[in-house]
Amino acid sequence: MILVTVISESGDQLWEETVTTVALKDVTKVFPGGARAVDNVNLDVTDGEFMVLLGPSGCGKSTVLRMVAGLEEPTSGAVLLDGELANDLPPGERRVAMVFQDFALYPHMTVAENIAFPLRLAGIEPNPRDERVADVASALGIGDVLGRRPSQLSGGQRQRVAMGRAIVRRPGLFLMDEPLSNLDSGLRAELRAEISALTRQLGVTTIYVTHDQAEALTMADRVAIMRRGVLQDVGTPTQVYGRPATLYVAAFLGSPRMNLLEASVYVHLDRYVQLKLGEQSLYLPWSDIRSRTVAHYHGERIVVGMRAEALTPVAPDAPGEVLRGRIRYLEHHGHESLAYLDIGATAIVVDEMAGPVATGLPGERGLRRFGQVVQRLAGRSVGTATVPTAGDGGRGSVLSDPGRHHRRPAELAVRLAPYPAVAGGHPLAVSVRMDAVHFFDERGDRIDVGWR
Ligand SMILES: Nc1ncnc2c1ncn2[C@@H]1O[C@H](COP(=O)(O)OP(=O)(O)OP(=O)(O)O)[C@@H](O)[C@H]1O
Repeated sequence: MILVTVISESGDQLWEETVTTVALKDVTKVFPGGARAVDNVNLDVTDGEFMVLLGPSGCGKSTVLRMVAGLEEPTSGAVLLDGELANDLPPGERRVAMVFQDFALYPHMTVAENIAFPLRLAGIEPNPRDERVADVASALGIGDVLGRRPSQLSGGQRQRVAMGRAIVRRPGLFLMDEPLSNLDSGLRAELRAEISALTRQLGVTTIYVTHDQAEALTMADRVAIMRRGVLQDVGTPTQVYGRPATLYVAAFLGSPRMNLLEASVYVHLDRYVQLKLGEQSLYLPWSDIRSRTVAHYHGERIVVGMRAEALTPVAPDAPGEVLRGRIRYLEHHGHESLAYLDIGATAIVVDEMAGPVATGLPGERGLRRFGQVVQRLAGRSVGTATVPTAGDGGRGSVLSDPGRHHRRPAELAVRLAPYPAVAGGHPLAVSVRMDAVHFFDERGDRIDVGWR
């Protein structure tokens, strides 16, 4: 760890600054009783980076944070701070500050005393201590409440005091576990902007845990998305939103949620690849070399993902890739309305999102490799190829595991102008921007066709 000692004008040692990077190498945590809270996680956090750990309740984010803080020991794997193994380093020697959702302020101390507490513990003299407390309080906009006790503060002010107490010693690493979840939504938005600005201004490496995707996407330099202890995807907000690595990430991020439809793939050699969604189809032209990637899945079911922004209402006879349906219901959001369209297709519903439980797929699926398809089609005239299916021996896959996903009639979310002059039952056609379509295989992994 690189330590930089900062000396105040009066010559007293005030605090030490550190350059802090964090690396998790194959980190697993199994709790006594067998709960595998964290499963083989690899993650690098660079110096000064704001990394957000995002996922639903119970996915293991807090456990990752606690292992970085030294409050939990990994069952296996390594936690590295500034490149040095820290598994056995006590929390007090990690130069880490933590902020929790419940603030944990000392009720009998004033705001100034709460913020000053870590400096007192470190033996800093009263003068530089008060100076530093005043600086931090004014940076956080709580300079005028320094004499009050926590019970005399609003929730937002209390959280600012907790932040102040954490940053007052300039930690090398800032760990925050849902720090805003007890606040109302207006205050949350305000404070998340403040936290972002403050951590960037200080240049302190931060790991921030939340289940709130709006927080994650607005605050993070990079987001790490977890599900059931497993890291699903890591990237900038633009990357994880624009190119989700897995079906789970695609389903988790975005509002409205991405439309995820089950599609059967049929190759029409030299013409197009047909994606059959119920009774309707989308077509990828054969002339585009990228359609060949999807052609590998001939005879199989895949998942086609379309965000509402990839769908534009059009006239029913519009050219191009068009899906037609009837509006099932409308949802008004002031600046826009969402139409949920029944297109006679099947939606794939991921994990915790409510809906009927699926029946599994039959234990059969199409041949996997396009090469095999080509062999079988060689010499035949072009047409829809029905390729014999091969038994998969009951091998688990995302699409056939009812515990992970289920199906229900698709309700395609489409954006409309606010308060459109249509109602439920109204027919609607939407054109699909094919270059904004995502594809996922039966395991839930992204099929990368090279678009975007
Ligand atoms: N001390 C413990 N003993 C046993 N199991 C634990 C312990 N701490 C956490 N777990 C389990 O490990 C899993 C991950 O918990 P963790 O708190 O890391 O999740 P989380 O994503 O932070 O969720 P939340 O947002 O609800 O805090 C959960 O199934 C939880 O029940």
